Amino acid sequence: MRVDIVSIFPEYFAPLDLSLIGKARANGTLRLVVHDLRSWTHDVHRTVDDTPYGGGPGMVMRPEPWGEALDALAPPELTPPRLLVPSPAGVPFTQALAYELAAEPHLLFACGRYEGIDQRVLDHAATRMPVTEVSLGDYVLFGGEVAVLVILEAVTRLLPGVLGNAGSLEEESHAHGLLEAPMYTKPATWRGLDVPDVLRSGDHGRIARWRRDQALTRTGQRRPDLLAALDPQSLDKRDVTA
Ligand SMILES: COc1cccc(Cn2ccc3ccc(-c4cc(N)[nH]n4)cc32)c1
Repeated sequence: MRVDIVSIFPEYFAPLDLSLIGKARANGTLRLVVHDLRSWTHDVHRTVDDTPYGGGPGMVMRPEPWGEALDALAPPELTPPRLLVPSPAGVPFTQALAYELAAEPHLLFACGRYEGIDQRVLDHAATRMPVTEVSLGDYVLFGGEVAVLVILEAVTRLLPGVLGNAGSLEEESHAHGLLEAPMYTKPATWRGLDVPDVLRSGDHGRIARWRRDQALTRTGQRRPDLLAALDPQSLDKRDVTA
């Protein structure tokens, strides 16, 4: 997968040299390049923002540098990338969207700052590539960089070979629409607290049922919205026994 990120704070992405994302870049699974938006400015102050039409607080990112950046990174002769623009006004970022993005050959992230990017940048881009404004949640960040780090981590871990034990992808929370069951490791007793006996029983069928029950209980308590969204078919008959 090819990933291009455009930001006025390229140093925000230094963490992408670390850990499993760093390994995915080193082995070619992920070809990631971070670009400084100011490379596409031409004035001595390298200006990227201006006052908003219609008044209001703060500044808006000018369209010209963005237009030139997207022209350079999504040239007409190449297959267009999918443009992702973090925004409080975006569609929710979910595990389902992460799987969708993990199947894309080329992602292009536009990191806004100030009060956002001039709308015409997104409107013009949408005439030649798929554009998705995406939100991490109902809170407001300073800009798109942190959101891109989150999205990239969620997407990269779904790429083939990135996670050592692919099984963990299958079992993890949100993969089946439920929250994960509680996890334990040694020692069996810690500060007077014991690991549930079932997990030490060696009875894998019983353990799987216990984990499923725990996941259902947790999801019902913490995320009833996820439970309501579950396809009843995915709940086997044992899930509904009293
Ligand atoms: C655009 O509307 C805005 C209104 C007030 C402030 C800001 C700040 N800001 C600039 C670029 C930017 C990109 C993403 C986000 C963001 C995403 C989520 N889930 N929360 N916050 C916030 C951003 C933007």
